[in-house]
Amino acid sequence: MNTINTKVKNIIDLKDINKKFGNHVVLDNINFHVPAGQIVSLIGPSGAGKTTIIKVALGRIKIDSGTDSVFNTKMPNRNILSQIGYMAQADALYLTLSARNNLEFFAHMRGIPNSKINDEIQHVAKLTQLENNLNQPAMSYSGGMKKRLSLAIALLGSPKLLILDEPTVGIDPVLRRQIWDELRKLKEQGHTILVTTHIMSEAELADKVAMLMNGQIAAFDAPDKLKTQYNVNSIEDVFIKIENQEGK
Ligand SMILES: Nc1ncnc2c1ncn2[C@@H]1O[C@H](COP(=O)(O)OP(=O)(O)OP(=O)(O)O)[C@@H](O)[C@H]1O
Repeated sequence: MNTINTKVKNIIDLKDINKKFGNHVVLDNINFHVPAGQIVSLIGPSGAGKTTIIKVALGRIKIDSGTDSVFNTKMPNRNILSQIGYMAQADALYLTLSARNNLEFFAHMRGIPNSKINDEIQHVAKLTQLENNLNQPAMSYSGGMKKRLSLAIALLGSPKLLILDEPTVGIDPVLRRQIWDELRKLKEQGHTILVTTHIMSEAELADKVAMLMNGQIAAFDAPDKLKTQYNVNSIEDVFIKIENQEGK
C-alpha cells in the first residue's frame, strides 16, 4: 500500500465550503473537520446535507468554493481514496457475485496482498456476522445482510479512515451494538471514523457530534458538553432544541 500522511491533526478538513444544487444552497460556508483518532457522528434532519458533506470530503462532487483535504491532501486523490473505507447509503454490491467474491474484488481494489485476503475476509465476515453466508450470491441477501456486506467491505484492510453513511440502518440492536464496539476498538487502535446516523442514541457513542442544519454546522462538540450546554439529558433533546431555535 502507498504511504499516507497520518500525522495530521484533522484527518478530514473542510474549509469555507459552499455547495448549491441549482438555487438550493446545501452547504453554506461550512467549516468541518474530523480530528485524528476520533469518532465523529454527523447528524441533522433528512436532506440537511450529510451525504453531501461526505461526497465533498471524498472529492466526489464539485464544490462551488472552499477547500477539502483528507490526510492533508487535496481531494479527489486516487491514492487517498483507495485507503478510505467508505460505505455509501445505497449498497454498491455486485449482486450476481457471491458475498465472498464481492469481498475479494474490493480487497484487490484496496491493495490488500493476496496472501492476506482470506484472513481479512474471515475477519470482516465475523464482525458483521456473515461467516455462514459468504458463498450466497449478494442478490439473495436481505436488506440488512446487504448493509452488513457493505460494512464488511468498508472494514477490509482496517483502513485508517472510515466514512460510513448510515451504516446501521436495517440492522438489529444487538448487532448494532457489536458494530459500535468494533468502531470503538478501531478508534482505540488509532483509526478515524466519520459516521452519519439518524439514531440519536448511536450518535452519542461518538467522541464528537456534529449537527448540520440549514446549511451550517449548528453544533460540534463532545456529547456530554453539548448536553451541558443545552441543559438536556440526551443528544436527541439537543437536536430538538437546536431545531426549535433554528425555527424549523
Ligand atoms: N445531485 C443532486 N442534485 C440535486 N439536488 C441534490 C443532489 N444531491 C443532493 N441534493 C439535495 O441536497 C440536499 C441534501 O442532500 P443529502 O443527501 O446530502 O442530505 P442528507 O442530510 O444526507 O439526507 P438523509 O438524511 O435523508 O440521507 C437535499 O435537498 C437533496 O435533495
